[in-house]
Amino acid sequence: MSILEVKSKSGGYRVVAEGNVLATLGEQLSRLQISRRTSVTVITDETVGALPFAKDAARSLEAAGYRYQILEVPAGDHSKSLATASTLYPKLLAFGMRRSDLIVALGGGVIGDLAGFVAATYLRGISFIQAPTTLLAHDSSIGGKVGVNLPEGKNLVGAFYPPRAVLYDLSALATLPARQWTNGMAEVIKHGIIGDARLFERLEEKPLTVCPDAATLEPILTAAMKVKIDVVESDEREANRRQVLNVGHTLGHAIEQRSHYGLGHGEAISIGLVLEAKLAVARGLLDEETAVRIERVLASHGLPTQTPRDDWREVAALIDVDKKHGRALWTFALPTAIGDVVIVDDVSPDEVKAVYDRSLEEA
Ligand SMILES: O=C(O)C(=O)C[C@@H](O)[C@H](O)[C@H](O)COP(=O)(O)O
Ligand SMILES: [Zn+2]
Repeated sequence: MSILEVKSKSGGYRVVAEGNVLATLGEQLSRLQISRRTSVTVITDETVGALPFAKDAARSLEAAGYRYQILEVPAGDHSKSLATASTLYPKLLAFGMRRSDLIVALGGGVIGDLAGFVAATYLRGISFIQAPTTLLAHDSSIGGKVGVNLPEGKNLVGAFYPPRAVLYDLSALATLPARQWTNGMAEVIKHGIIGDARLFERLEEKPLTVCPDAATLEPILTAAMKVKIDVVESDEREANRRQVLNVGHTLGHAIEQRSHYGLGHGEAISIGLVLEAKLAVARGLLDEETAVRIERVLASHGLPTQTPRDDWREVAALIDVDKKHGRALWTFALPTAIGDVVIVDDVSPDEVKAVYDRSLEEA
């Protein structure tokens, strides 16, 4: 078990990463001094809701004496929308949820972002707990970014709204379908590139292509979460340094959206990381050999690295709405070494197009 603290302007919160933590959800809430008079709405998806650990969580809330309801939304990225959020608000009202009550986001990144967004906006904000069940969510559950997608782009409506706690059930990771595991590894690798060369090297030496035993998993996951925590603590609202967490995402988000979410988030970020490493090489920020290492470690985890054939103008139109950009040129988080990423805010669309076109020729 590992317990990490995240300092936040809202007072901070704990990340408790432990096997079977959901089976003690009721006790965990009491430990967080959440009164038994609090009504709890668990928001999950239809896939996670049917799994044994979701049932265990419900039993534990019941046994601890909390009044609760479980709301399920369809599984998948399409649920991360204003349309889905607006189906949830009336159900919170109907259950009598007040400002002093609690939402539990039980699931992967989509559920964490959606349920967190609903918590941030319902009655102008009620507490919520992140209960991540995927590897990808080691990233999205920490740092307080919540939100939904618009047809025009990813995460365009949202808030910085830190959770009251993150209760991470590591046993859930062993049940993940192979593709979901692989998707999550893209963000673990990203955290190595941003701030932990040792973590990156460990993954180069021995790729984690399936969920390992707890003794192997915990230090790797903890290392990745520590990189994330260190960055968000230094710049909670993404005034500048937090943008490094977006490495791979400027191109990755556009590619993910152009695939109509046929590519998973981590798969799109993998392609984005390869392209952005090439952009860093083209700008003289990164040596070629390190870019090759990044591509190799992603591929060795079964992640895609080839740029999908697409109309550049469509991709560029999506890159254009990225929140990091100023008015004229594009902003990218680019690697300069394994363990170091910098922000550059003077990238011209033509420069990116050249890298994009070259990678299509190489394919
Ligand atoms: O927490 C952050 O900050 C991140 O950038 C983490 C990303 O992995 C995550 O996908 C995030 O949702 C992207 O945020 P956005 O601000 O680019 O929408
Ligand atoms: Zn991401």
